[in-house]
Amino acid sequence: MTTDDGTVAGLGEFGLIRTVTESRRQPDSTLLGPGDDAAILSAPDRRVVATTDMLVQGVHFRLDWSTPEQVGRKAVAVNLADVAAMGAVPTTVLVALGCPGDTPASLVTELVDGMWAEANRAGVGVSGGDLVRAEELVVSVTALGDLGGRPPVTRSGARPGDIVAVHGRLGWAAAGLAVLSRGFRSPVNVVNAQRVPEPDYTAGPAAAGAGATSMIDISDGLLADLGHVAEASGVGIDVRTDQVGVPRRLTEVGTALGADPLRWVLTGGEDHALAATFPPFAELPDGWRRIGAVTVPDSGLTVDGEPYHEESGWEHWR
Ligand SMILES: Nc1ncnc2c1ncn2[C@@H]1O[C@H](COP(=O)(O)OP(=O)(O)OP(=O)(O)O)[C@@H](O)[C@H]1O
Ligand SMILES: Cc1ncc(C[n+]2csc(CCOP(=O)(O)O)c2C)c(N)n1
Ligand SMILES: [Mg+2]
Ligand SMILES: [Mg+2]
Ligand SMILES: [Mg+2]
Repeated sequence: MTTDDGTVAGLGEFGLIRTVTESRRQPDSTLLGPGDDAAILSAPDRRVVATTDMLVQGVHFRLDWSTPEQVGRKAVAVNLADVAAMGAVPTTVLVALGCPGDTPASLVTELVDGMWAEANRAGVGVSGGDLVRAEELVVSVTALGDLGGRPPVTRSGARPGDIVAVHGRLGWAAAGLAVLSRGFRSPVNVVNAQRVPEPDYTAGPAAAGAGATSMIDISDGLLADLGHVAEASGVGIDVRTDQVGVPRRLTEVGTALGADPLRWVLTGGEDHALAATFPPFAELPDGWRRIGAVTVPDSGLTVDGEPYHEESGWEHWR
């Protein structure tokens, strides 16, 4: 028995499914879903790029910091950034949501609106999902992508002498987290960077087209994620702070909070910028900027030539 009191329990599982699926279709009308037992997608390349990332209330977002729409957008964005980091173009997104029964149904529909908005920004839709009862709001997204006939750009292709470059903002989400954690709500552009990353999904395929030798999206922190590339590639990476730079806005926020803005830039994560390596004389595609170089094997991850002794980024359970 369901009573429509505006909660998800009141609407019931199937009422909620109807609400979040009716009149929602993938942009390509020859495909199917959401609404049946499974979606039908196209796989133009035969190979399919697949990735999944989950967001948990209190760990990745807080509903008193972000609107449900922003949480939905972030959940999709962090996944599409992983698709882009392989050099691929998104083809679809699937979402699984868990929430308590007293969650307002409007929260779920706003979350789904955010997911569709971000998926649409990448030219795709939400082709399927799941809804379950859970103690806390959890949002799990799977994104698929297409390589367009090109080889994937992996974490393991960096070679000594390569240029290290990034595309997108660094340190903004971490600055926003510091602001929110201290109970402030401004500057709005800094706080919004924490709420919703804005990856440019064309930057990954552009880097692949320009011959990128390795690539990763920056979820945990620039140094932590470049550390994954260095390890996978069996090389060292040196990041130059004069090339990375610190945006004036972050310097201002750092001064106001008594925090080091360079630390946000180097170790912040969650902006989902892309980092890639390119052959020494490659011309970097639009929006990519040089921040360092690939060095010889076993020299590790260095900053201005020195080992970095602080924490290099986010790690769950630490
Ligand atoms: N539970 C798991 N089972 C199988 N593979 C996993 C599992 N957790 C992570 N992996 C794999 O390990 C690799 C690294 O995972 P990780 O979650 O760090 O990647 P990421 O999405 O790029 O980073 P982030 O989670 O910070 O966004 C990926 O290939 C991922 O698929
Ligand atoms: C409420 C709240 N507390 C802390 C943080 C910071 N944070 C959480 S996960 C993560 C790294 C990426 O996660 P993953 O590796 O799971 O993709 C970071 C930097 C936040 N966003 N919200
Ligand atoms: Mg990820
Ligand atoms: Mg990643
Ligand atoms: Mg991570």
